[in-house]
Amino acid sequence: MKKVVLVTGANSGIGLALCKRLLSVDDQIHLCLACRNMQRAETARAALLCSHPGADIALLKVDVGSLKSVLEAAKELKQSKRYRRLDYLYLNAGIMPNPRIDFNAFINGLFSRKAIHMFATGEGLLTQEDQVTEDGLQNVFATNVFGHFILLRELEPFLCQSEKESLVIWSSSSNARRSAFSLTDYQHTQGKESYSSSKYATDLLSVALNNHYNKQGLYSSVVCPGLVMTHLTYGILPPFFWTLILPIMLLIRMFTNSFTLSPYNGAEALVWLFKQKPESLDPLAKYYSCTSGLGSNYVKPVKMDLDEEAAEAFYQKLLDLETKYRCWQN
Ligand SMILES: NC(=O)C1=CN([C@@H]2O[C@H](COP(=O)(O)OP(=O)(O)OC[C@H]3O[C@@H](n4cnc5c(N)ncnc54)[C@H](OP(=O)(O)O)[C@@H]3O)[C@@H](O)[C@H]2O)C=CC1
Ligand SMILES: CC(C)CCC[C@@H](C)[C@H]1CC[C@H]2C3=C(CC[C@]12C)[C@@]1(C)CCC(=O)[C@@H](C)[C@@H]1CC3
Repeated sequence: MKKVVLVTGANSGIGLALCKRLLSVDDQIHLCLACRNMQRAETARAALLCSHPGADIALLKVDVGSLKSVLEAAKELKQSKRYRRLDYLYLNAGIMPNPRIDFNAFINGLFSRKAIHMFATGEGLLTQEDQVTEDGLQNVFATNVFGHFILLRELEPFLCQSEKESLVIWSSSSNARRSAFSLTDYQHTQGKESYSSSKYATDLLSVALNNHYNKQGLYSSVVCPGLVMTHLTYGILPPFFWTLILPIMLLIRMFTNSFTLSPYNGAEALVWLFKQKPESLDPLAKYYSCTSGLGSNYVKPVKMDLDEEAAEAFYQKLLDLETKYRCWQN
């Protein structure tokens, strides 16, 4: 039976590299590119068909930052005769709007014992300016977390099937930080680290999803692709600047193995998960794509800094928010 794989944010960066690598592993999959811009989605499909002619690739229009769009996309999938189940759901689309580097924190960090850690995770170095969506949600939370959560809830009948397990895979980050997240302000309306907060939220959510859905055959995992050169990182520093500091980055990679730099390498953990049995995965681990100093790729599981009570409390808050939005829709 063909495996059915849906990838959000599949038209560029890590998402596109993932699709290419999945087709190299198994060119018999049915791949659905879930993107907000159909022109970019078409271009991505054409590029994938170039390297894998004959691949079975469908497109789905979805803006994960808009609840209306997510509900419409889920409806389209449910009505389409092509889908009866989903084996892998890659929740990869993500944003980091208006990033700013805190140069004071950078200089202070550079001469501290946490310098390497700071480079590997970007901890304390970045701030963002968030906005409010048409649904009245914080954009980063809506895109990186809530839209994906609603998509997953809508696709439950495709994911929870007795005959076969399914795996949901979140593109999280080493930038996910407990102190950037608050249960009382889970949309991060107050602070300036909405990206870090949203990625911590995906980590919590993944843990809660495992607790609630494993019995129904649905498993969830989180991944950090490492620092990868994509539109997202070119929004932080322009390409020429990254080229300028590349030797420093490569030097730090010798110590940390955390900068995968290319989208191909960044997709390592995402592809690795495709080859695993979902029930064999550790629900409390984040799977990191790593590249050694010599350039070889490998995957490293790291225990996440969270507790299951907080995961459950956050999950209940998301269910409340979902109920509120569904009432508004009707
Ligand atoms: N690059 C890095 O160093 C790291 C990235 N990550 C995570 O990996 C994921 C992929 O990022 P990356 O490839 O780097 O970034 P890119 O900006 O290259 O890709 C992001 C993808 O998400 C899509 N997207 C953004 N917003 C929406 C939306 N509202 N609805 C639908 N699709 C949307 C983009 O579509 P469009 O082309 O239309 O904008 C694009 O296809 C993100 O979740 C990111 O947080 C994690 C750690 C490190
Ligand atoms: C201006 C200076 C000479 C160099 C500044 C370097 C920083 C901009 C980078 C160092 C570590 C980077 C990093 C990220 C962004 C850019 C840095 C802070 C991320 C936060 C990008 C998105 C992610 O999800 C993380 C995995 C990255 C971690 C490292």
